[in-house]
Amino acid sequence: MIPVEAYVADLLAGITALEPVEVDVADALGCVLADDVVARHAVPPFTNSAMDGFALRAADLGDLDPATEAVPGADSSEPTTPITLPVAGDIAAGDNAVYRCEPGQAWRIMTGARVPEGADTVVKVEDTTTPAGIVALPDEVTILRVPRAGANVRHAGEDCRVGDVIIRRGEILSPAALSSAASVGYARLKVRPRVRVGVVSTGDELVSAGNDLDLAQIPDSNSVLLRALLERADADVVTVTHSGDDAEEFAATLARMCADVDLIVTSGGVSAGAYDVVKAAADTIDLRFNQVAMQPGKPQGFGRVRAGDNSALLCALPGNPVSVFVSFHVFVRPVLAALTGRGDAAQAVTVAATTSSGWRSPAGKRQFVPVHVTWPRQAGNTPIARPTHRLGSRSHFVASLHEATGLAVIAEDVTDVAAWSIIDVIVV
Ligand SMILES: Nc1nc2c(c(=O)[nH]1)N[C@H]1C(S)=C(S)[C@@H](COP(=O)(O)OP(=O)(O)OC[C@H]3O[C@@H](n4cnc5c(N)ncnc54)[C@H](O)[C@@H]3O)O[C@H]1N2
Ligand code: MOO
Repeated sequence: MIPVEAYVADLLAGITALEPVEVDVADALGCVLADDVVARHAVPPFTNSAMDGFALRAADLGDLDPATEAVPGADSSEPTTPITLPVAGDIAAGDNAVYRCEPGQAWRIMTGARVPEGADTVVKVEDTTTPAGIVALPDEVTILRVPRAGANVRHAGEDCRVGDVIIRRGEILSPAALSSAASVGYARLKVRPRVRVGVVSTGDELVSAGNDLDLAQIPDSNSVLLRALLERADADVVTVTHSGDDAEEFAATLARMCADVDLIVTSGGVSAGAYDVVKAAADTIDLRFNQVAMQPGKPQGFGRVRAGDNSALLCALPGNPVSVFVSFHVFVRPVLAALTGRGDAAQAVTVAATTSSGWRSPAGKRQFVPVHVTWPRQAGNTPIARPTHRLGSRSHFVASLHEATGLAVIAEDVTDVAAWSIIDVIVV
């Protein structure tokens, strides 16, 4: 048996990242950024109003009541005498003209509109005698509450300036990252392409979910699981198929797939059975098998499928559904990360948690137990990890697997996990 880390290192040794491509910003969700996003526009690009109201010069408002200034957060006070200013004009959002606010003037201004030159403060409409909403431009405005100097003005470049690095290469693009990139002028982004994946479930005992079962049949749940895990990991699942326990059928399926995918993930057929079809395929495919010192997920295979000029990586996972779940998180995720150039940045998120029960773990193997994690409400408390089944970890317990929000990781030298002890949990 080989240790988990050694197997991961072997798996990743021959992988080079996919070449970057340019995609529309709207299509880049979940992709790994290949070049830094450097601001082409400042944010905001021009000084503008944060409120619908009136732009003016603070100096025209007199001094703010010192009592108000002493109150943190207070940004307006009642003037001792009402202040009325003539209104020079109207500035709507999107109005590209350049206006100037002369001393003693006010300009009506909308949220997001350019602040006129000379103005340094905006009083919101509710703090004036002008009614809020759709009303005609008044000739003058009386200010009922005086804003602090500079209030309600959003200055050019106060979020970022032209040339600032906004998002670093290697980051996975979130919805917010796409909007940040758009805001600084990017319509297209250079990213690592989504990994194109084919999924093959193997085994003569499998039928598609929803069908009646004959005496020795079970529903194919692994292909459903793998497709969903891969999609959630931002891979592009190009094809999902099933192969019976026939080596030629299996090899032909792989050969067909490798024209369209970068990676093939199979389930089943890698152990010691007389009909283990993936193992049988090793005669014709560049494929290596290992016994990894872990439970579940011990039998694993990997290699490369070649057909003509095409080739695809192959991760051959064991058939037991919990083994598939664990193998995906421990092995397939790092492969996806390596293909998208993320390498070490793609470490699993691990937290310390308290177990709600105890169990036994096999000596010499790293144990991964599906657990439901309850997050603490109070700072300082650890999360509670509860195994998803009262009988503990069994690699065929797929019906209770949906409760797993974590994988407890028990070290190779631990054989007894005590109830209420602290353990590591990978968040999944
Ligand atoms: N003599 C030995 N037998 C087994 C060993 C061993 O070391 N010596 N290892 C066991 C372990 S551990 C595992 S894990 C499994 C792995 O077996 P295979 O990868 O060859 O998988 P299969 O035999 O095809 O299937 C195992 C199990 O999972 C069910 N299965 C398979 N595919 C699906 C699917 N798509 N959806 C739902 N369930 C699936 C299958 O019916 C079997 O029950 O080998 C042990 N045996
Ligand atoms: O390694 Mo098997 O995956 O223990 O069930």
